Amino acid sequence: MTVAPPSPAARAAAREHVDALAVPRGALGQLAELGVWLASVQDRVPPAPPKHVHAVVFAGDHGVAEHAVSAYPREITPMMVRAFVAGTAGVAVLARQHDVRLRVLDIAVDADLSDLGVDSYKVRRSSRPLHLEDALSADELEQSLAAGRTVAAEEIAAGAELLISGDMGIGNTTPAAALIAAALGLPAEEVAGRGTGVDDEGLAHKTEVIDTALRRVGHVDDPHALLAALGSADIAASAGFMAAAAESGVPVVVDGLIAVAAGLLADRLSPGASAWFVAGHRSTEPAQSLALDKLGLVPVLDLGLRLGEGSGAVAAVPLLRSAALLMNEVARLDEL
Ligand SMILES: O=C(O)c1ccc[n+]([C@@H]2O[C@H](COP(=O)([O-])O)[C@@H](O)[C@H]2O)c1
Ligand SMILES: Cc1cc2nc[nH]c2cc1C
Repeated sequence: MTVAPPSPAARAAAREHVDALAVPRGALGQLAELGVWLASVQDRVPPAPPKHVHAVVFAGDHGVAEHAVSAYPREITPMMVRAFVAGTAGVAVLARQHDVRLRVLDIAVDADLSDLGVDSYKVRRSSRPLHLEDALSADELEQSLAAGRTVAAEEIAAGAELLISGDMGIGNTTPAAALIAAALGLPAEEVAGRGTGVDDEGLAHKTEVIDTALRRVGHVDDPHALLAALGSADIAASAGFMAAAAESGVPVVVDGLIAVAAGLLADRLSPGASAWFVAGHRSTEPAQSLALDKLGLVPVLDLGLRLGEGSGAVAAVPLLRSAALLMNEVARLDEL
């Protein structure tokens, strides 16, 4: 479904509003851009500081992680899901600090997490190794997309005004980079990054794995086919989540490599969706910057973060709130 753009009238009025504020013209820099974007997605000038912000972490394992593409073993994924629930993962700390509601979902973790009650949307245990075979069947892909869409609807019904998609999964930078390469027509060398911190030899091997996956699949335009071949259940769920948010007129703060890959695919599934996205941060992964450029998104933060989990998006939330507050509370120059 094609997505209607955020309000052009509110955007224009917000731009005029910013230009009339008691600051030198242009002095608010990117904060003004954020304020104007917020006004257009809320259709309200000045925009309200987003109060109800909900982050959902889509967790899943990846068959390709058994093929030496990560600095860490697959067992970390369920350990970290437990840390999200306990509130001790990095993003959980930031979410608490910024009053962001955090939910974690086991979409494809290769472990039994039923004691945590986070597995109601579980599609399978681990997606298949994308360099050897399609990561998902067509049915599994539809199930994953539907899970993400349903979760977005649940969060919106619960009052979310702004959504964040986080990710957890050892090995997930490989499918994310492969999806971006395929979607943008780039070679493996341009998209491969160090992920959790592979060394030079590891990076060379990971590049080969991505290249093998890209050659196995060949040229594919259809976003469903791309997600099934080169993606994963958790990335597809995230793409469904972002597409559904945009279709419902709810804005999304995108995070690092994995969320941006999902956002790029969401924009292919639902053309125009990316107008509802803002980039929380620039990650160290080269493919994330390439995809942000393609989507025309300028990151709020550039901190050298490479944690994933939605952490860079959650860290950007206070600046979004600042952007809205400035538009509400700074005097107009002609009022002074
Ligand atoms: O968000 C990013 O840009 C990012 C960059 C590097 C690593 N990560 C996180 O690290 C894990 C994937 O890294 P890897 O090396 O196992 O593919 C996964 O859990 C991600 O959340 C995330
Ligand atoms: C410890 C750890 C925490 C993470 N959070 C997101 N990806 C991660 C990868 C590792 C290895």
